[in-house]
Amino acid sequence: METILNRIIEEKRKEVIRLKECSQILQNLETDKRSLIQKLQNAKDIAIIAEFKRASPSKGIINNQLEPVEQAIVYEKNGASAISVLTDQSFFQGSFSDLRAVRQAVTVPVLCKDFIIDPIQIDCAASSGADLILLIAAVLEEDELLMLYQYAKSKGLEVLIEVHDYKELEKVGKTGAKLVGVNNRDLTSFHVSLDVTEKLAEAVKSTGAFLISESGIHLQKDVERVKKAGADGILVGEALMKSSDLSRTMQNFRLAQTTEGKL
Ligand SMILES: O=C(O)c1ccccc1NCC(=O)[C@H](O)[C@H](O)COP(=O)(O)O
Repeated sequence: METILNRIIEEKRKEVIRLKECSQILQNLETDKRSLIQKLQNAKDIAIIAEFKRASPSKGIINNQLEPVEQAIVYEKNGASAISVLTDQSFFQGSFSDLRAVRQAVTVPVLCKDFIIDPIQIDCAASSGADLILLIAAVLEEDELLMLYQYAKSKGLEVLIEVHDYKELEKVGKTGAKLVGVNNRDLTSFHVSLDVTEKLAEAVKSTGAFLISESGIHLQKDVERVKKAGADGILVGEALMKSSDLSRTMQNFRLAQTTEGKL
């Protein structure tokens, strides 16, 4: 079945060829790497990974009026623990220049959000200043996931491995990943449900990894729900890109309480 995810990966294969052709001109942004894991270890509250996302296959244009550096600065001011920057051009209207510009403007770790299938993309992320990368278990075989994970670690990057079901979570095993994202969005059907975090939380936490709940978080009650399930962090794009009062939206997220009344 032809899905958007298949089309994205087909596009990535072409991009990898192009990147390999011009890899020698990668301009290295020399940076001391920043650690999201350390932030999570010291966190008293749920961490927010705030995403810069102009458009997406499921929503079309989300907001293409915002400037990445300005938006990232506001994210940081309002307590974001990390900034996620979409670098895919064809489907999300992002770029490695966005990533590079954001990394130079903030002091928190920056996540390169892309569909990584080859080490050359990790080189690109690292040379653009990324502190961490995303690896999506749904688009990688177990051995590819392990190889890319180890390659990223060898470059000093942290890795967030994204899963959507138990089968994908099994692939994470050998990596020993410390950051596991549960994507509430099914990347094939685009169906979004926070049930996914609730379902997988225990299995993720039992690996000893930090759990990041990704996608479909719009309201304080959504944060409360995933926090109650055990999430250490949330990754939010659309709700922040569309917010007319970012500091209020982010404050609401930070103040979300579990039903036990714990902050
Ligand atoms: O967002 C999409 O439509 C999408 C489609 C295909 C592959 C990935 C996709 N999104 C990537 C993400 O996981 C989200 O950008 C991220 O988790 C934030 O989600 P949201 O808060 O719902 O914008």
